[in-house]
Formats: sequence, structure tokens, C-alpha cells
Amino acid sequence: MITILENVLSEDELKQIHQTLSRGKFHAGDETAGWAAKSVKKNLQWYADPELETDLSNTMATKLVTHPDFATTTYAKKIAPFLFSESKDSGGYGNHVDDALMGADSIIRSDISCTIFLSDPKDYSGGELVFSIGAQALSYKLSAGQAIIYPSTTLHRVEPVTEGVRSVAVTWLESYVRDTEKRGILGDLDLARRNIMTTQGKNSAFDQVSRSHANLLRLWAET
Ligand SMILES: O=C(O)CCC(=O)C(=O)O
Ligand SMILES: [Fe+2]
Repeated sequence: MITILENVLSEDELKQIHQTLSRGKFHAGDETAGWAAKSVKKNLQWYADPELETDLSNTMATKLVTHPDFATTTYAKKIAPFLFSESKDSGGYGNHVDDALMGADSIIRSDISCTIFLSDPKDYSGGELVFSIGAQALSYKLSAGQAIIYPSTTLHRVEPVTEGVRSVAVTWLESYVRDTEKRGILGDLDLARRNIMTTQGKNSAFDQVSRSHANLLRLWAET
């Protein structure tokens, strides 16, 4: 399931992030890709003082995981450090699938990929994030501060940026529930129980749906 999270970052936070990014440098991005993805990775990757990199990554992670829709969309167990990328001058990232295992010291299994958009879509041409799902192509170019969350199993690409600069923060999540269909079912049940609570209060329907949600999570979660 592809999900959009609104307002992960405010205007002020975006300004601050761009200010921090200006304290580092962008280098060719092919170092941070697997051997096959390297050949199509034509974006730039941000490098800075390691402490600054860690600080910015942690700030982004906090913003993401405290978003009200994050927990029930992802059932996240682990989050990888963020990468900050820029695409410009016809750079982008051709069709690829993200590596299944990521990280050096601490390895995570990538179940979910996430892009947080840091640029206003009016400020660049091209740069759509496109998912190939069977014969379908789904294309997203979100507002600055919005995030998109999608299964890491998906073949995807970033179209070349022909004008301006596309700036994003990307990360990967390991989920307690690795199967996207199962996460979708759990997310629906959780939404249903919350809707019942809001519209009818804590009645027997709420208890039944809550029990199904909790028991399915118990059956499916890998701890
Ligand atoms: O820039 C994006 O939106 C996605 C980048 C990407 O696919 C990746 O880093 O693996
Ligand atoms: Fe990717």
C-alpha cells in the first residue's frame, strides 16, 4: 500500500533543514547504491560532519515517527539513518528495487521505503517518483513537508530533473509485519475501531474489532 503522510515538516522546519544542508556538500550518489542500482543512480548525496549528519537524521526520524498516522501505517520496528539527496541537471534515479538488507553495523530488512519531499514542486521540472506496479505506473510529486511510504518490494524510479533542484530525505523501515497486505488489513481494522470509538463510543463492536486487530497483530508480528 502506498500512503501519503501530510505535514510531516512545517515551513519553519523545512527552512531549518535547508540551512543545515547548506553546511555540508553534495557528492555523486552512486556510492550509496547496490551494484545494479549504481548504474542508474544519477542523484547527489549529502555529506557533512558525521555529528551534523546524525543530528539531522535523528531530527527527521523524530518528525516521521511522531506523525499521527505513522504507527498504524508502518508497524515500524527499526528505522535506517536518513539519506539526503538532490537531483538536478537531468539527474534522477532510474528503475530499481531497493536492497533487501541495509546498513553496515546494524542491518535492517527494508520492508518499507520512505521519501520526505523537501522542495516545492513548483521549483523543479520532472523529478516524479514513479512506481511500476504491473502494467500501471503511479507517479507522485508531493509538496514540501509531505512524505510517501511504499513497500520496498516495489520497482520505482525518479524521473530526471530537467530544471531546478529536487531535494528529498529518504529512509527505510523494518516492520513488525513484513507483508504489505497484512499491514493494510491491520491498518483498516485499527481505523475501523477508532471510527467506532468516535461515532458510537466504546461499545461491543469496538471490543470485537479491537480483539481482531490485536489478535491478528499477535499472529503476524515478528519481534
Ligand atoms: O528520491 C526518491 O524519492 C527515492 C530515492 C530512491 O529510490 C532511493 O534512494 O532508493
Ligand atoms: Fe529506491
